[in-house]
Parts: sequence; C-alpha cells; structure tokens
Amino acid sequence: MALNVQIYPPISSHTKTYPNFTVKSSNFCHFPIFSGLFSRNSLNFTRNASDLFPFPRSSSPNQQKLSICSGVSAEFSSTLVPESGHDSSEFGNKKESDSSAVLLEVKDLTAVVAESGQKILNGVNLTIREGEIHAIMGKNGSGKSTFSKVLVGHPDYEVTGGSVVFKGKNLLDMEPEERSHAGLFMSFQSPVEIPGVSNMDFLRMASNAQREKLGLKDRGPLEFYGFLSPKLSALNMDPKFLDRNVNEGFSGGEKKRNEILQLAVLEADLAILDEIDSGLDVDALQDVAKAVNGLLTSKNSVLMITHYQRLLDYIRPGFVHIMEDGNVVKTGDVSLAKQLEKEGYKAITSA
Ligand SMILES: Nc1ncnc2c1ncn2[C@@H]1O[C@H](COP(=O)(O)OP(=O)(O)OP(=O)(O)O)[C@@H](O)[C@H]1O
Repeated sequence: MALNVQIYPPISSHTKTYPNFTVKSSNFCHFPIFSGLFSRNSLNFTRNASDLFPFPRSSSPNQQKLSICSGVSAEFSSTLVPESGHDSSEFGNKKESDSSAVLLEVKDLTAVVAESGQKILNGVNLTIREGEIHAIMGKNGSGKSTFSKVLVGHPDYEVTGGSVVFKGKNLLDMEPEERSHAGLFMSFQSPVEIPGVSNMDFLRMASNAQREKLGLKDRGPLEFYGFLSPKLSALNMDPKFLDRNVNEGFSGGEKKRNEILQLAVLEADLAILDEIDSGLDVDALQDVAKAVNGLLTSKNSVLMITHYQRLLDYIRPGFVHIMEDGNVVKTGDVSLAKQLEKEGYKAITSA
C-alpha cells in the first residue's frame, strides 16, 4: 500500500505519496517535535517529514523500518522518487533559478578587524533563498567564522565595503539585537557561558523579547515549559539542563545541543551554524542534525560552516561554497564536499 504523507498546514504541493509502505498498526502519536495522527493511510503532522523519512538523495532501492512511536511502525522497500514536498534533502536542493524569495543577499562584502584594520573579507558574494541549505567549507583561517560574525554584527569587525540585504532590508544598518529580532540566528563555535542566569530563564527571556517585537503576549513559565519540552526531547536533552546556568560547566557537546535548543526556541529564518559538528559524538551529531532538520520549512534557511563531509550526510546542503583568503572561490553541490574529503583543498582551489 502507499503511505500518503501530508504536511500540515495542508498545502497541496506539500503532499506526496511514498510507494510500498506497510503500516503495521495505527495509533495517535506524540512525536518529539510534532504530534500527529497516524492512520492506515495518512500521517498528518505539523513539521516536515525529514525526521521520519531520512531518505537518501539517491534513487537506489531503499529499505527501512521506521519506528514511529510506541506500537506503531512502518516498513517500506521502494525506489524512492519523491514527487514533491519536503524531505531533508529537498530543502537543500533548490536551484538558483527557483522563484522562492531571496532571504540573504551578500554582495562584494569586505571587512577588516576593527582594532588593527587587518583585512579579512575580500569581496564575498552569496545568495540564500528561502528553504535552502548552504554549507561553507574552507581551510583554517580562510575567513568562514569572520564572515558569519560580520553577518550578525560582531563588534570586532568593521565592514568596509559591499552590501548585505536580509529579508529585503539593509542588514548592515541594524544593531546585532535587531538582526536577531529580524530572524537571524548564529550558533557560535564557542558559546558563551552566563553565570547566574538559568538556561530556562534565558531561553524564556529571549523568546519573550522576540515575541514582544512581534506584538505577541509573553509566555509565562508554565506555558513556556510546554513550548520548550518537545524541543528538549527532540534534542535528547535532560530537562535538568534548564535549571543550570547558561552553558556553565556544559561539555562541548552539551553546549552545541544547547545552541540548537536556542535556535528551536527562536525559530529563526536564517540559522548560521558555525561548526556545530565539532566536539560532538556520533549520537549527539545525529540528535543535533535531526533537530535542525526538524526545524526546516520551505521558508527558513540554514548556512552551516563545517570542515567535515559527515555533517553534510545528516543535514544535506543544496549548495557548498569553498572559502579561500576571505572570498568564496568555488560553489557547487554536495559532490564538491565529497571531492574535498577525497582530494583535499589543493584539488579544488588555487592553493
Ligand atoms: N579579532 C581578530 N583579530 C585578529 N585576527 C583575526 C580576528 N578575527 C579573525 N582574525 C584572523 O582572520 C583570519 C580568518 O579567521 P576566521 O576565524 O574567520 O577563519 P576560519 O576560516 O573560520 O578558520 P577555522 O576553520 O580555523 O575556524 C585568521 O587569520 C584569523 O587569525
């Protein structure tokens, strides 16, 4: 039988049918990120299907057993040819010619270290549309982190030329806080510790500050916990982390999970993830990637910085950019990252 997967809200282009599913039973389910009604032939849920259906991009025959929730599992054996709709690969696979709106447009961006005037960015060009996943790779010191920090308005850097338009507005005119309220999120390589502030209070304050900007009512502690709880589960995070001070004493991997929890709470339009894979064990990497995939919609986008192909196996980008000497010197698809892994930077850049 075919399993019909519908994304809620029910937009027709988000409906697709996967062939040859066998549904073993039916039940009402509560998933880590979304709740849904799983019946013999349909599954309605409030997030994208990528968590449940981590299909590889190839159309080679595919066998998987999916444990949906207690008492419910689905098996399929098929050659998957997605018709339309959302799986994790599709979000990253839009073509430049897509008509989806441009979220971020960076043109000829140059920047220096504010204190010394040392030039770091040398004319970066990059366009990210809604629903796209981009990855930036590059040798140590090529300017990847500086680029992302300049985007969020880090005071260590001064922009000396070029333009950055985010959601139609001049990003460079905005204060860092305004950039965050506008829907830009960055997970830092070394997240800051905030002694004396509990993680729960911090997340609620950040969320309520954002809601206030949007003209929405604050969430009280109980209501906020209800909002947060499924996000914690999705990340396999112990609720005890909510009572601890922000990142204080967290291990490297716990800090990374906490960054993604912040992203989940703030529901940003563009998430810049700087080396979220560093310091993560295999299970943590999968949890984090699963949570990021679960946050993707056709409207929001991800820009991830990484050194390693393995992250891209879990969060599949449609575009891979290579940075060298403060500039994007090559753009391709995920095969570029594979080539890089095999042959090193020498093979694909001028170095
Ligand atoms: N605040 C700063 N002061 C002095 N030099 C800086 C500063 N920020 C960046 N740089 C220099 O700019 C260059 C690019 O650094 P950046 O951190 O952006 O590289 P990266 O590509 O992210 O490297 P990695 O892969 O090692 O994280 C490096 O040579 C770095 O030393």
